[in-house]
Amino acid sequence: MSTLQVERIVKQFGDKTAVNGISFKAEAGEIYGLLGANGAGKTTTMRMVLGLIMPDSGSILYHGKPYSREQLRDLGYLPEERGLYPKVKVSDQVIYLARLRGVSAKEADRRLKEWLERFNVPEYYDKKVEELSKGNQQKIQFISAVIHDPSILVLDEAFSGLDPVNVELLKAAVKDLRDKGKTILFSTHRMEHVEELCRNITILHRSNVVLQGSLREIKKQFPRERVIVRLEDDRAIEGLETIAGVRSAAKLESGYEVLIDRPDAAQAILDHARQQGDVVRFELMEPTLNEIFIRSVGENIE
Ligand SMILES: Nc1ncnc2c1ncn2[C@@H]1O[C@H](COP(=O)(O)OP(=O)(O)OP(=O)(O)O)[C@@H](O)[C@H]1O
Repeated sequence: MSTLQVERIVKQFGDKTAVNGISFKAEAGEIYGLLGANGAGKTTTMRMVLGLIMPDSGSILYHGKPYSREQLRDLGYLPEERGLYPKVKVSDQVIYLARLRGVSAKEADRRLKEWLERFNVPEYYDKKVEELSKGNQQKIQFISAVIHDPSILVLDEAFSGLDPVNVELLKAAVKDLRDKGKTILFSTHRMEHVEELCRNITILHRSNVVLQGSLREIKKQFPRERVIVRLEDDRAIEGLETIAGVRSAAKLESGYEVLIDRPDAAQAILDHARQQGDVVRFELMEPTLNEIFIRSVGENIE
């Protein structure tokens, strides 16, 4: 049984269909990626999963059961718009939120201190939220989302606005939660985060699913159209563009990047390069998720 099972959910706002019959399943111990350009329907889907708004039709099952008030305690949410009270002390705020979700004050206090240590900010315990930088407020918001140890965690743009060190810190925390068996629904515009974290993904476009499945399988479905080739001492390779099936060739730091539109061109490129020197790198590259996204949606995610 899947931890989270979303079946053909639909949501309209007036004339506007925000989500048009989306289905997916996420299992324990997985980070599930929800991708789409601005306005594709990610946040609306997440808000339905959280029970904040109800689908007009379709169903959502949690551990095989429909939504109930008790379910709330088992859900954690990091919203895209951060929602902490600026004037309230970090400890008062986080412990209050944990108590609402059934954790004793003593236990919440212990967990909060543990998380603050982990994020290298124990001194924030007594600070007001407004005294913290945006990135550090986000750490507190993340702690608020997980303090009650939910089995389903919904992270909307979890790493936006963080510096690279803090991205790594939060990313490691997310991976740990996954390894502890949590189910994590994860939305982002950063494809490299999806490539690193998500096993399965859904790409939404204008309220509909355009691509869905395991990242591995999806990558296999798309042709390999990029070859990287490099000669010893970075020697120039003449005439790559004249090979049949080559669309373009450009010299990059990593070697020549050659775009091809038929598979047999790759071997011809290797033969061609060999005639001009010793080949030290030759790779037929998998498409990046960014390339797949642009092909599926016809526009960039940004
Ligand atoms: N409360 C609402 N009332 C009216 N329209 C809404 C409401 N919430 C969302 N929409 C519309 O539904 C569509 C999907 O919005 P949603 O916020 O789910 O997209 P998103 O994929 O999360 O986008 P982003 O990447 O910009 O956060 C948009 O066209 C949006 O304007």
